[in-house]
Amino acid sequence: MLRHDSRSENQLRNVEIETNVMKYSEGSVLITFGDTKVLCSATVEERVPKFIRGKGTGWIAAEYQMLPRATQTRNMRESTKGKVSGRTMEIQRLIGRSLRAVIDLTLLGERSIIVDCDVLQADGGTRTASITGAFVAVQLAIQELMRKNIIKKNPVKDYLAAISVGILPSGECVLDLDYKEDVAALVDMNLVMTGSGRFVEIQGTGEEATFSGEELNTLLFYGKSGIETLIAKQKEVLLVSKRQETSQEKKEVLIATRNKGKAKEFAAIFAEKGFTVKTLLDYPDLPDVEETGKTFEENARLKAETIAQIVQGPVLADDSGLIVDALLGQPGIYSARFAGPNKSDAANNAKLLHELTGIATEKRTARYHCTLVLAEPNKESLVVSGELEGTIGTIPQGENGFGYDSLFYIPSEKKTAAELSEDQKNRISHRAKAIEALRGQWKS
Ligand SMILES: O=P(O)(O)OP(=O)(O)OP(=O)(O)OC[C@H]1O[C@@H](n2cnc3c(O)ncnc32)[C@H](O)[C@@H]1O
Ligand SMILES: [Mg+2]
Repeated sequence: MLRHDSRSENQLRNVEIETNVMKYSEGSVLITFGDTKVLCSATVEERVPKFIRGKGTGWIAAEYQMLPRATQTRNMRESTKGKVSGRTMEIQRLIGRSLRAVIDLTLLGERSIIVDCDVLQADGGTRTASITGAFVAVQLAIQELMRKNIIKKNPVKDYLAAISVGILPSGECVLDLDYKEDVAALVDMNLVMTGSGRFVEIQGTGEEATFSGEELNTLLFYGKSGIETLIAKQKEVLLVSKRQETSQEKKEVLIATRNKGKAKEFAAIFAEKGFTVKTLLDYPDLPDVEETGKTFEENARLKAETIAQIVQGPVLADDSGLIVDALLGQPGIYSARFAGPNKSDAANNAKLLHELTGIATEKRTARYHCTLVLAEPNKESLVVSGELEGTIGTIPQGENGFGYDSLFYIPSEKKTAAELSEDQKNRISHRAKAIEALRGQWKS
């Protein structure tokens, strides 16, 4: 059965997290879950509450409030009433407690972070949106403290997000209830969980109704998947905001590779041009891009364009491989996974030698190919390539390089690629040639 807003049972509302929306706060976020909108602002103060003073540890607390017209009819401000309601008190304690569960207060030093969660518009799930947004605001404030070298070690132990689940009058378990569903719900539950899938808090009540263990399992299952989606979103916005700051400070290129050998070569070649290189190894939170293309270009595009879209900045990707004539061009785009999905250089080399058993030296011609794609959001990508000619040896020689280098003999150098020094290889390699081809076009 579809829900009144046509969502499926385990579907979140549209979630947006906008960062740094306030001028003065150390970290701020506007988070929306459908029509629920919460402004979360994190303030750093160089003091802690009396009960922990002098102990060298920090503190994190939250305040929660709804604007008078966040709801369909106006609610008097609590400041006018002169009294904080029990509901407000309970929610702000929940937010503070949840944040403290994933932050190492001793690493924070004797200072506090106070998070103000102000609900601009309420359509159900204001406390879960507050927790999810507050975590990002706190992370931004902590990034700021680290950038200023005020704290040395990151006190954030894990990600944190929250979502509601419930059972509708139809008996259906659902994720992320809006206000209309929430008022009618038979069972109402809020889940707070960490990035590693651990629970911080479960608040669940049957509203004059009961629920079974099986229903509870379904609710937890939906909640967990919703929280995974929220945390992926948090990672994305935090990464983008971090990169926007660092790339303004220095000349930096992001290369969408997880291959250490490539990363090292790119770093050396780009260093000469005054650039620092970052790769996916520096950003473990970025997703793995599946190489489903049929050509080097298609795969390089997939890697570069997917990551550029996420980080909203320029990204370079390399798709490369070894083309062996006697094997009709194999392993080609499958070079990394020639011997199977586990990507082992040793196994790939063994398989290559095996496939070429009995093939005479003059028939063992091959070339390394590299296609580079430079992608930027909302721009046509640049595509260039480079090749290096060689032959495949019969025994591995040399210790440098990576991949097939110890079997790749370069006649003009009278050495295998693994016998060349790093510098020598970077002067003649397929990768260096492709970067050279990119250079002229890229300056703009
Ligand atoms: O996709 P990314 O994360 O960049 O890393 P990968 O290792 O999977 O990279 P490719 O999909 O482009 O596959 C390239 C493979 O081709 C081989 N290769 C490419 N360039 C090489 C080089 O300079 N020296 C030795 N082997 C190379 C090596 O086996 C690589 O793993
Ligand atoms: Mg690959």
